[in-house]
Amino acid sequence: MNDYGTTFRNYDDKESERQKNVDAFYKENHEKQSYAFVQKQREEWLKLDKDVMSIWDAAELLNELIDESDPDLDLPQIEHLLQTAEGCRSMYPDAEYDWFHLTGFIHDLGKVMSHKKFGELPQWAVVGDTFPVGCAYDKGIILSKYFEDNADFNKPEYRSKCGVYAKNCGLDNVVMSWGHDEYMYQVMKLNGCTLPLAAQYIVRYHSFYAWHTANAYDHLCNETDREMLFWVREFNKNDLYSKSTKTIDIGELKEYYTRLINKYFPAKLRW
Ligand SMILES: O[C@H]1[C@H](O)[C@@H](O)[C@H](O)[C@@H](O)[C@H]1O
Ligand SMILES: [Fe+2]
Ligand SMILES: [Fe+2]
Repeated sequence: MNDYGTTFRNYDDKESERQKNVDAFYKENHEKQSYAFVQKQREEWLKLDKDVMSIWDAAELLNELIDESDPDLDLPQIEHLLQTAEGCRSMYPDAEYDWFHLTGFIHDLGKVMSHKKFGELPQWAVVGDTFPVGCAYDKGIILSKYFEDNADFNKPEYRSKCGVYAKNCGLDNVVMSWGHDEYMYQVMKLNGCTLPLAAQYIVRYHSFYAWHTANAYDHLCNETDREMLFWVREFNKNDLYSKSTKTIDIGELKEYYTRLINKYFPAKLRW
């Protein structure tokens, strides 16, 4: 059960107010996330010239944010980060998996793009499920009917199954819709974070439900992507099913996660 007393990821309950907002969210998201839009966002955000701050500072910024795309969760994001992290920790408690615990804690930090301090990028460009741009949209994407209004929908070069990509080129070569996943992945990479490849995949593709849950887009994947899919799926169980109204004692957990942050990240990062 989620915060609204219904099953997780139900996107067609026509009656509820929350659902209407989620529907409106995806209408806008699918219409506006064109290939050209994504390129512009990448240019703008990957300069990492917005702020310099620690991982913990970023988590605290998320305290005020409620995700409009999420039909299940009504808690501030920091609670979701800790719940996910603790879910990962109880699934793989051993110290050798501490990277998995920390990944739970940081996976959604890219949502800071929606914060006032970062110029309040609208949520349709920050949250929600992600999908490849520059090629045909798969029916497995949530509310895919709304892609008909995307400027790319009728462009011949983007319409075919592989679009601008070569078959099995690997996801690293595929441009994804713009949002918190790719941004946070790049923040990690460009700041010299030492978390393993599996952690990078989790952060970068955790919202790519058409891939990890609907099994689509294998034609763009290479062997590494297929191997890493295991960890993205292990992670997803905690991202999704740890969402509950149960609040968490932040002070108590701060010590544990701060130790892990110090192990894998520099003290301050460029954002
Ligand atoms: O609504 C949710 C939320 O925005 C998550 O952070 C994202 O990872 C999911 O894919 C999305 O469906
Ligand atoms: Fe997310
Ligand atoms: Fe999440």
